[in-house]
Amino acid sequence: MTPDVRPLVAGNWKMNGTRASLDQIKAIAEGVQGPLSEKVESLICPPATLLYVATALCTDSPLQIGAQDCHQNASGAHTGDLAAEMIADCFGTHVIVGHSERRTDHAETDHLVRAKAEAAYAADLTAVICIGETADERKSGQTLDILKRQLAGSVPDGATAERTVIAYEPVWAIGTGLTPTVADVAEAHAFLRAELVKRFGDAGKKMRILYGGSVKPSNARELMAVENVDGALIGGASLKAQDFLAIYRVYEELTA
Ligand SMILES: O=C[C@H](O)COP(=O)(O)O
Repeated sequence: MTPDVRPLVAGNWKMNGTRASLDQIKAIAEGVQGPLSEKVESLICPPATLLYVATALCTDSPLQIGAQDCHQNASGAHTGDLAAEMIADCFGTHVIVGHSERRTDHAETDHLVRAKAEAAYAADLTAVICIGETADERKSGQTLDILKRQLAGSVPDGATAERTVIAYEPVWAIGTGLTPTVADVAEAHAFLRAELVKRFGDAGKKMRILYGGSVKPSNARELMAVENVDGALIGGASLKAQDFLAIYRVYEELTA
């Protein structure tokens, strides 16, 4: 955790979820109500098909709803894409950009991710900018170099702490059940914090740095307690309200 920074517990549903899954969003929206929500933010990013209905379920809840990607342009002939403004129009508050699955499946580059984050800012959305090394990059000792390059390339100049969240997701930890050691997470997050402060000064001190990759109720407490870990980006475990809420509630103890 970082002093004076409000953690964010975020779920990325990826290409999972139909209307039947809205029950889970409803349960999460109810489950995050209460005093903990003043200390900890919560967010679910369902597939785009559920975005509008999901936000309607959260009108009386602190649960925020976001999207998983946006196009870098404000509008136009881009079949199948979503503009940031469309997400905001559905009352979405956040958009994930540069997830490793987008970088791999759609060959997204740091340059493109930065443009998408700029599009998010222009629509008054918070950009959740993902970075992380592959297994080979870690094995060959390149982790910090990769993080440095991705952070420098993907985060726009003028990024603010209010509108920017960094998500560190080691690619090899995503959906595998593997997680880095607490010491490795601490090293990566301390490095990212130092880079953010070097570039953005005070704003860099307050930008949230989430950890993502096989976060579960059973490991959330130790991961979220690490210095400079300001929340989680959760994939698989966010699909079940019970698991998402169990992770969210580790902050009952951590913020006590
Ligand atoms: O965006 C979320 C991450 O890719 C983590 O996914 P996971 O929790 O299923 O490993």
